[in-house]
Amino acid sequence: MQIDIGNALASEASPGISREALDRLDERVARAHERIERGRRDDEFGYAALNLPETTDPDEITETVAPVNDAAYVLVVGIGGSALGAATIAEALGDSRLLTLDNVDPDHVSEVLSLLPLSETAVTVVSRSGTTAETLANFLVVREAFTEAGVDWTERVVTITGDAGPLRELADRHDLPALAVPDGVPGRFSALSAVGLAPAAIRGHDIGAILDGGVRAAELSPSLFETPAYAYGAVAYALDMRGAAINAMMPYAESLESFAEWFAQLWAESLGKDGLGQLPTRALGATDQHSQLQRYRAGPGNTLVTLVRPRERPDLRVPETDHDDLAYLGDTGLGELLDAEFAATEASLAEAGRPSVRIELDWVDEAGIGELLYTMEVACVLAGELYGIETFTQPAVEWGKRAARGLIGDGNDESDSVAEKTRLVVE
Ligand SMILES: O=P(O)(O)OC[C@H]1O[C@H](O)[C@H](O)[C@@H](O)[C@@H]1O
Repeated sequence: MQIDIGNALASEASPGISREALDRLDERVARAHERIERGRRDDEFGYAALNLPETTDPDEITETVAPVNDAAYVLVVGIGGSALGAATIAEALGDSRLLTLDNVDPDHVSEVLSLLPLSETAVTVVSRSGTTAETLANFLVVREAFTEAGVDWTERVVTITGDAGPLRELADRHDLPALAVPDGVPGRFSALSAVGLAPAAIRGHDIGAILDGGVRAAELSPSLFETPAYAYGAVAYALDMRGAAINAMMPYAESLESFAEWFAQLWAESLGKDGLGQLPTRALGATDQHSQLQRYRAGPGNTLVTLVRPRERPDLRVPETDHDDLAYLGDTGLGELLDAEFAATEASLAEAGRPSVRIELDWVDEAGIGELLYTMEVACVLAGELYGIETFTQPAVEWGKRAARGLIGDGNDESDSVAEKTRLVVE
C-alpha cells in the first residue's frame, strides 16, 4: 500500500504542512511510536487491537462457526464497531449474501426478514458489552421470526460477545456456538478479530488472507517517512491543526463504500474529544465528484480529501460507437474512466490549492482490505497520540446509549435530561 502526501504539503495546498514542519512532526511521531509499541507489547487496552493480525486464530473462528457454515446467507446483528467491520469486509469481497442489521428501523428490519430464506440463513449476534439496546432488540425480533418460520434459531445463531453480560448468559443457556471479543479491543478496532471475520468465515472466505493483509502493515518503523499509516495519521492531524477540520473519505470503488462508513466511526469516536478531532465525512468517487467536489474545491478551505483506490481492478470495456460525439469513450474501460475521474478530482483540488492525500492499495481483495483496515487503525492511534487524547474511549456515545435505554424504561439519570429539553416549536 502506498500513501502519497505530496498534495498536502504547504507548497501545494492551504491548509498544508511545510517540509520543515513535517520533519519536526516526525520527531513527535518517533515518540508516539514508542508509546504505541509499549502498548502493543503490554497488551494495553486499545493498543492490544494492533496485535490482532497475529493473535487472532482463524482456525478457531472457522471451527466455531462450522455448525452454521452451510448457510447461504449470513445476517449480522450488531451496531457500530460490532457491525461495520463485517459489513466492510463483505462489501470489499463482493459478498451480497452477507447482510447487516445495524439499525432498529422497523420497516427495514421487516423487509430484511421477509426477503431472507431463514432456513438457509445463519445469524451472528455481536455485542462487546452484551447490553446494546438496538442489537438485543433486533436479536429478539430475529429470533421470533425464525420461530414463526418453523426454524430452530438455536441451530442458526453464533454469538460474539465479552466474558459477561446478557448475551453471554443467553449463549450459555442455549449452548450456542460462541466467540469472544478479545480483551482490550474496543469495538471499532475489532474488525480483524472474530467480530469482523466470523461472518466472512461462515460465507467461506479466506479469513487467514485478510489477517495476512493486516500482518503486511503491522511492521511499524518510527518515522512517518517509512510507515504509510503514520504518514496518514500525522498529516491528517497536522492539517486539522492548520484548519482542515473535515476529513472527506472518498474511495473510488463501490466495494469500499462501507469502508468510508467504518472509517467515519473510527475517526469520529476515537478522536472527537476535548474539543478536538476532525469530522470524517463519507463520499464515493466518481458519484460525489458530481456533487460534493464543488464544496471541497470552492467552499471554505477546511477540508482534507482522502482519495482511495485500488491500483488494479477487473475492467469492463465500453463498446465502440459510430456516434461521433461519443467516439472518445469507445474502446476504453469503465475502470479506465474511473481512474481518469480519480486523477481529475485530485488535479482539480490541487489546482485550487486544496489539500488531498492519495491512498492506493494493490487490489480490493482479502489481503487488500485487511491491510487497509489495519493501516487506518494505526493512523488513528498515532493521531490520538499527537492530539494527546484518550483514543479508546467514547463517553459521549455512551451517554446517548444510556439515555436511550432510560427513555424506554430502564430508569437511568440521563433520560431525565432528555425529558427537560427546551422546546421552541414552529409548525
Ligand atoms: O459491541 P457493543 O457493546 O454492542 O457496542 C456497539 C457500539 O456501541 C456504542 O455505540 C459504542 O460507542 C461503539 O463504539 C460500539 O461499537
